[in-house]
Parts: sequence; structure tokens; C-alpha cells
Amino acid sequence: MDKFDVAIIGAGPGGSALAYALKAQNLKVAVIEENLWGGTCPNRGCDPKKVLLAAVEARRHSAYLVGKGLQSAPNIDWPALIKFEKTFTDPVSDGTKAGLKKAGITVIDGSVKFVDNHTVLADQTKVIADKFVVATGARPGLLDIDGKKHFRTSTDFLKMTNMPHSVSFVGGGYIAFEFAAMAITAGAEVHIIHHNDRPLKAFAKADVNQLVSQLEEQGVRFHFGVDISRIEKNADGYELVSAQGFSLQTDKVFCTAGRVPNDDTLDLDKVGVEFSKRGIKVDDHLQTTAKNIFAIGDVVDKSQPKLTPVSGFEAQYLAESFAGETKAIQYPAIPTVVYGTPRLAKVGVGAEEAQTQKNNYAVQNFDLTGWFTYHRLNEPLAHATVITSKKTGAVVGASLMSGEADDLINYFAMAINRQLTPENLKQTIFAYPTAASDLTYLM
Ligand SMILES: Cc1cc2nc3c(=O)[nH]c(=O)nc-3n(C[C@H](O)[C@H](O)[C@H](O)COP(=O)(O)OP(=O)(O)OC[C@H]3O[C@@H](n4cnc5c(N)ncnc54)[C@H](O)[C@@H]3O)c2cc1C
Ligand SMILES: NC(=O)c1ccc[n+]([C@@H]2O[C@H](COP(=O)([O-])OP(=O)(O)OC[C@H]3O[C@@H](n4cnc5c(N)ncnc54)[C@H](O)[C@@H]3O)[C@@H](O)[C@H]2O)c1
Repeated sequence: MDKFDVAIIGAGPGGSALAYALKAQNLKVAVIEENLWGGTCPNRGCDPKKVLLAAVEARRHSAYLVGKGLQSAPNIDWPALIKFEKTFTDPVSDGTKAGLKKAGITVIDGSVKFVDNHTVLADQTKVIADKFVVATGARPGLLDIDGKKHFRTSTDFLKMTNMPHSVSFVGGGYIAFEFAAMAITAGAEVHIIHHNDRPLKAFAKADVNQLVSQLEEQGVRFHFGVDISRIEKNADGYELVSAQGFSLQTDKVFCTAGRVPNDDTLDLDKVGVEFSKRGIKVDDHLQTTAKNIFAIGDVVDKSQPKLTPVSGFEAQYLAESFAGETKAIQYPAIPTVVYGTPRLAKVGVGAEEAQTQKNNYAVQNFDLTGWFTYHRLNEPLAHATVITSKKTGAVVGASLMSGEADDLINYFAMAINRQLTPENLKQTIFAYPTAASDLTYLM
């Protein structure tokens, strides 16, 4: 095997983006992948989820208009929806691998273990490189309780060919809220079991409470302050049990209590790379504790949210850094969205942080349900919180809840990163009537 300038471990959004960027610099690049090329996002994450959401949201939005122009909301044909989803996911792995190969990047199948600082084994294949980049992402974490073998994961949900009568999610994070919204709309009985009273803790409590109420109205049952300690299989499915006497019978149980970084199977200790259950330790140049080994994406121990565009941003930074850029990485304000019904999105300074610094920030809350954009759709819940700096007048944060929140939050991200003031925004003419044309009244 030839020697490479850079060998990248993991062909997810981070690893693949980096490979193309380094190849464009005429470097000799290899990518090594142990499973599906393309990684989590297009195979078992963001993309298949959003395909399923198309039908789920069509039914939900139709239901809002029953009696207001529609006679009924169509039912979800889950098996057909999964077949449609497969038309997106099936071609991803071969397509990603072929794309990389066509660009002149060496592609190697195998599970990587470090041998020394310049050598890894990808199964039996020895790969030698000047630099390595670990972009191995994360996998679903399984709570270590009795009967944990009965847990299903987000990957299983996205491949489930039939919607069971009842489904339960243990852990109230992004995945539980998004998948619960799908399962309830597809007709299942749905439970979310959360160990404390603060699910989705990256979002403001007031927003989360509204989202919880909305999902409860749709039929989702929340069980807060419940620590599941055992899963028992029985003739009817599974019983979920807590030491405090909680018991729930369910057909399928999904562990949605977080993801764990894929840093524990690489023999990183052999090469002096520090890592933990939170991920690989890197400095502000994405360099690990070993000089020639770097890490990007979900496998990194970081405070930024672990999201596809963040992995891509780090890939771009590292490519520039390898080309000679010496600046430390500086993340822009990162928008994040929970694709529930409705969608909840946030970027920049949060409402709770702003409330504690009243001298610095002005917080404005808007009930949007009566605004034309949302009233037209008869959406039951539409809300915005906008935070501006008292010193500069610039927008510094926003959280949005509505069917339009995921697109609209990007305008706020741009306004924050460009330090736009409401006056700057009023210089723009937005097409009307669109959700974006409301912006001049929100900022
Ligand atoms: C259900 C779900 C929904 C999501 N929805 C969204 C969303 O809506 N928006 C969003 O921005 N993000 C979303 N995410 C998160 C997003 O998928 C990740 O942030 C993104 O995929 C991270 O990219 P990555 O390249 O760092 O890692 P990954 O995509 O995880 O890729 C890592 C790759 O490394 C490979 N690998 C691991 N170990 C080894 C080894 N030892 N040797 C060789 N290869 C190895 C893996 O097989 C994998 O292909 C979602 C995630 C999930 C699970
Ligand atoms: N829309 C998106 O961008 C999106 C969607 C899905 C996943 N993701 C990514 O994947 C990651 C993982 O998602 P996730 O939903 O699995 O995790 P998460 O980190 O979002 O939430 C996990 C939740 O489980 C809770 N929990 C922990 N231990 C528990 C226990 N013993 N019992 C009950 N609850 C417990 C935690 O307090 C937390 O609220 C996300 O953090 C995000 O990075 C993003």
C-alpha cells in the first residue's frame, strides 16, 4: 500500500467533505470506512428521518385544515412510506464510495485500529500516512440496565417496516421528540419516559413545555422523573419497570438517551490520543494529543451541538489549516432544530441566558398564531422569542416554534453572524406573503 499524505477514518459528512477538500489541494488522500459510506446522516439519521416527516407533516397539516377546506386528513401508509425512504437510503453507500473514488481519493473498506502514529490496520490492510484524521462519529448509546438487549435504536426505527400498536422511547432528547411525533401521527400509542423533568435541555424550558403540551394534545404520553431499571420480555411484548414501582407494557422500546462517540475501538491509547466517553480531546486547531492525528465531527469532545453542518464546518476548517491557515477554529452561531410537530429551532443567545443578563439583552416574545402566515395554515402553536443586544441593537439570539421554524431560523443565523440590526434588515424587500416577510416585524 502507498503512503498517503492524509488518511481519514470514517466516511460520514465530516470525513467525506474533508477528503474532497484535501484532494482539491492535490494531496494523496485515503478514506477508510467500516460500515455504510456516507455515515449516519444520509443512511440512518437526518435524511431518512426527513423523508418520513414529509408524509407525517402532510397528515398533521391536513388535520389542522379539517373543516377549513379539507374534509379529512389522509392516513399514513407506514410500509409504503418506509419503501419510499429506502429509495433515498439504498443508493447512498455505493454512490458515496463511487463519488470519492471518481475524484481520485483512495477508498478502503475496513474497521480501523492504530498500530503506531503513522500506521493503521483497516481489517487486514495496512495504511501508512503522514497525518490521520479521526472522523468516526457516534453510535446510539444503550442504558446499562437489566434486559438492555431488548432496546431498539434510532437505526431500527428508521427501518421498521410496520408501525407497532405501541412504542416507547426512554430518554427525552431530539430523537425521542422527533420519532414520537412520527409514531403518534402514524397511529401508534406513544410514550416518552424521561429520568427528570427537563427534557430537551438545550432549549428554553418555556418552549419545551409548550412543545410537550402540543405533543400531549396529539396523544403522546410523557412520564417524567422515571428511571427505568429493567426491561422484561413477556407474551405481549415488553414490560418497562422502575425501582420506584413504575410499570408500562409496550410493543417496542427504543433507547433514545444519547449517543456515544466511536473512539473506544480504535486503539487510540497506543498512539497517545486522549479520549473519554465524551469523545476525543482536541485543541482549538482540532489537533488531538498526538501531533499528527486530528479529529472532527461527532467523535470530538466539544460543547458545540453534534450536527451534520458542524462536522462539515470542521472539515472545511481542517482543510484550510492543512493548507497553512494558522487561526484557531471559531464557530459561528449554530442553528439547531427539533423536527417535532411543530418544529422547535434556536440559534445564538438563549432566552434563559438573556433573562439573567437584563442589562445586556432585550427579550421579545411573539405569539404568532394569529399572524397571517400561521393563521392561514390554522397551526395551533406558533411562537417566536427574539433577543437583541442592548448595546448594539443587533440580533443575538432567537427561538422559533412553528411549521416554518426550520427554514426561518437560518435567516436569524445569518443576521447574528453578520451582526445585522433591525434597521439593516429593513433595507431588504422580502417576497410577500412568505414566512420571511414577517422578519421585519420580528427583529
Ligand atoms: C436519528 C438521527 C437524526 C439526526 N438528525 C439530524 C438533523 O436533522 N440535522 C443534523 O444536523 N444532524 C442530525 N443528526 C446528527 C448527524 O447525523 C451527525 O451529526 C453527523 O452524521 C455526524 O457526522 P460525522 O461525519 O461526524 O459522523 P458519522 O456520520 O457518524 O460518520 C462516521 C463514520 O465513521 C465510521 N466509523 C466508525 N468507526 C470506524 C472505524 N473504527 N473504522 C472505520 N470507520 C469507522 C462509521 O461507520 C461512519 O460511517 C441526526 C442523527 C441521528 C442518529
Ligand atoms: N434534529 C437534529 O438535529 C437531531 C436529531 C436527532 C439526533 N441529533 C443528534 O443526535 C444526538 C443524540 O440524540 P438523542 O435524542 O439520542 O440524545 P440527546 O442527547 O438529545 O437526549 C438524550 C436525553 O436522554 C436523557 N437521558 C439520559 N439518561 C437517561 C435515563 N437513564 N433515562 C431517561 N432519560 C435519560 C438525557 O437527559 C437527554 O435529555 C443529539 O444530541 C444530536 O446531536 C440531532
